[in-house]
Amino acid sequence: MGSRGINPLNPLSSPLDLTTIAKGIAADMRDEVQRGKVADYIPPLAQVSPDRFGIAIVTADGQQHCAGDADEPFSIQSISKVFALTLAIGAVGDELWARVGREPSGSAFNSIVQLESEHGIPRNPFINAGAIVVTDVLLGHLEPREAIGQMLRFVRELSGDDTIAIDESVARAEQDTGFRNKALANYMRAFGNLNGEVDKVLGTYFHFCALAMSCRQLAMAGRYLMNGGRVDGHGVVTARRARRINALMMSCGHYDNSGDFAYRIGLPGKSGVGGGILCVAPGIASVAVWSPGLNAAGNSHLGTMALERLVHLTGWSVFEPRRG
Ligand SMILES: NC(=O)CC[C@H](N)C(=O)O
Repeated sequence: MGSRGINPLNPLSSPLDLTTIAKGIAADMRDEVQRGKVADYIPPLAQVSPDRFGIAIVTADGQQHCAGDADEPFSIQSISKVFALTLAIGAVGDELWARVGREPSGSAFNSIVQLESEHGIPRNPFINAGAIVVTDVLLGHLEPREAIGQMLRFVRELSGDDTIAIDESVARAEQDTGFRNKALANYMRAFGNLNGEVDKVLGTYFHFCALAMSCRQLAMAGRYLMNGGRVDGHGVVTARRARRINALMMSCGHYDNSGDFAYRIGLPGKSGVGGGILCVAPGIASVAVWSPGLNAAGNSHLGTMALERLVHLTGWSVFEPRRG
């Protein structure tokens, strides 16, 4: 495994200058003309400028390398599915897998098609149906207000930043327009795979999606996945769970683009329709990028391109041969 900050492709070379790399990537992304399409299903997302781009790299030794709009909070949307999964596994352990699968879906994040033939069991926890079940699991022992509070405390603690908040205007807009999510939840309830009241489960899920975080906060929050489950000397999850969450992010973190993301970047990652991506180089770095313009699958167009450039420059893909 290449040690942190050292070029794993050539251990005898000088350490990578990650600040220069982050700034170079941000400058290149600023000049890109094709920026993808900003999500427009709710006004608070539609209003965000496609010109935005941020990148934050936090290495295993705790150094932060940021560039562009790395300190501007954005709607993390489906990236919250990683934190919700972590909390749900912590609450019920492997029982979770009786209610949600671990296979890539090959279909859109909000698709309902597989639910009928698969008896209301969503393919994985990172599509909407899966995350709705995960939220229902959390509500098995908490009221919605408590689950939302638990999530907020969790990401604040992971990031070491108490200023992280939920954007209520996003949560409300999700609620007003979430007809597909309501359909998914009702459909799963009909199959007996949702115990809570649909409105309560979705209200909680929408608040998770409405978390507003910056690239720096998100990269800090992802440290437990780079560090075998540990942050600042204490365990968040076991090393085995961290490894397994990373595996799910690699295989399912980008909906029907997950194969392409693994091919181009080769790292566990999770995207959201707000244009953010959290990406983990195990043992090396936790990285967050943000650019609101999306590709056809709903993943950040420039964020993906930026990560592709980062792994090209650093050799951080998990498929790169390791020395030592
Ligand atoms: N892909 C996403 O980020 C989707 C999240 C969005 N809130 C939804 O449920 O539709």
